[in-house]
Amino acid sequence: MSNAAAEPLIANNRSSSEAQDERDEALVIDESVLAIPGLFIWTLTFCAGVSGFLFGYDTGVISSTLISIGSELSSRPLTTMDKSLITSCTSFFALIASPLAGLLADSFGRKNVILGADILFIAGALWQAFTTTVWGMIGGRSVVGLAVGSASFVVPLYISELAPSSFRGRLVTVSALFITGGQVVAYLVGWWFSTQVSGWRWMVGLGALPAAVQFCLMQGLPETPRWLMKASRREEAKTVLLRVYGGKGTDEGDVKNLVNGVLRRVEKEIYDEDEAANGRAVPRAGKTGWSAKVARVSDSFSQLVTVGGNRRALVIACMLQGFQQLCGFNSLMYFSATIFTLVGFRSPTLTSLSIACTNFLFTLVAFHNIDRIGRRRILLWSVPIMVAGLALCAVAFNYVELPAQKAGVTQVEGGVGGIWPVIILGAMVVYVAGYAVGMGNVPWQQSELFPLAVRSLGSALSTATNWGSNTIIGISFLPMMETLTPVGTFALYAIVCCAAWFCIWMIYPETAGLSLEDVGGLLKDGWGVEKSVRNRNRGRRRDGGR
Ligand SMILES: O[C@H]1[C@H](O)[C@@H](O)[C@H](O)[C@@H](O)[C@H]1O
Repeated sequence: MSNAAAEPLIANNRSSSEAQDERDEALVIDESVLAIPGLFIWTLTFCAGVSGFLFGYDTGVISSTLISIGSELSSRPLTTMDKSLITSCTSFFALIASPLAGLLADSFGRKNVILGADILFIAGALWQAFTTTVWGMIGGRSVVGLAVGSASFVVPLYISELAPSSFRGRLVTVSALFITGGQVVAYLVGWWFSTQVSGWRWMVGLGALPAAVQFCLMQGLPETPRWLMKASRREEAKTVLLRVYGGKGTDEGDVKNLVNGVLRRVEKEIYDEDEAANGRAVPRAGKTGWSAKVARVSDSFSQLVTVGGNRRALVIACMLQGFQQLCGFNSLMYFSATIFTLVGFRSPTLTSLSIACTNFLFTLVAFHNIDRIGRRRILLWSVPIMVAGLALCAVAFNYVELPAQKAGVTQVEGGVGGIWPVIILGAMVVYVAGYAVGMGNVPWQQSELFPLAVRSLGSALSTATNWGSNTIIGISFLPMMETLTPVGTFALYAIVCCAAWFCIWMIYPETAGLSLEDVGGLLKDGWGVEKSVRNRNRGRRRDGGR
């Protein structure tokens, strides 16, 4: 698809908007002097990314765990209700935790929320490993849910506030790589321990290990410079920025200029925010005490919904996170083994591994391309691939005669042969590849859409949208397979993807390469789609089409 076809019409009045663009460009910090991210920023990204691994591991391990528990909890086999509760309590508590973590991240810092999530990951893992009852398991999974909800919100925020803008997309995608890598490891661990006596206790308990390692590693890492500035700790912020931008081959003078530039822009943002808050009689950021905190939170919320630019950022972030889940990917993550059993694969668990591996491998493709191609373009190109995969799936299910039992019942020995099951698998792989390249990770770039004043709360609410939609998909997939049939279910997901493509095309501007402070300017008076695409194309032409 050509670019022109993919973008809305450019406004006629180019000259005045171009003049404005040029004025804006004068404020942009030139980070092209940074050839590659330095060791320091990689270390930060990898240490923080371990939370992503835990998110992936803990959400991925549950399918094998459920199969292996047998009658070891409450001395009886798990009922369907037990299984649903054990699975969905994690996403439900993640949904509750993400907005709370948003408030904590503003008061206590991003790093402390990561550390807090580690403690919850460890407690939840051990709780599950040693529990003897179904309710104990639900309790442990809920604690893990609190950890997953906090981590899934705070890690992209932590990385994006530390990363130089030219690498921000890629560095945030590292956390998506950790998530999908965690899911692959969870499938492998599940497959390995499923043959051992009480192996499931190891499956869930092992989650404590990376959390403990991360807890130790994070002790030596800094807070984000943007949070430090907000907490009036300018010197510390400067030290962190010098380390972020410094590194082998970078000129010391360039680094100082860059750091001063970033500090000035963040300072201006905080100053503007303080001035505006003064006008609204809101206590300043340094003020402690519960009444000051509550006043700031409610002010933050009203800023988020009443200020046009913030509201647009919230709509975009929630729209992307909602579609990431409602496109149905996690129904494969949670139930692909069930589907593959139904269509007659001999080793459904191993076949499911191909879904997890595809997800991981194509997240690598996203990692390589997200800053080069851009978030918007990568989505506009990859969502049609998802639609094609889903449509082929729906067509193929038409030709597969499923066993007489209801689709929702697991462990049905399918007796279907022929080419169609293989086509279903191929179509799912195509769909997952399309998902992993765009939808699977671009929504996690959410933090860059919000200005500092509402960044934490905005990211938290969009993360909550993700977990809310995740819960809906988890609960609705099996009933939909029964009532709508597999053909209807996959066709419906295809329609959701078409709606996603249209919304992205209409309202999601290109944010690749912009500094965090510039994205706010883009959404100030509108969705900023035309302007962002025009600037991006101009930049690409300047860089020889890269
Ligand atoms: O970005 C992640 C990733 O795509 C995972 O594979 C998926 O299970 C999560 O729900 C999603 O948030």
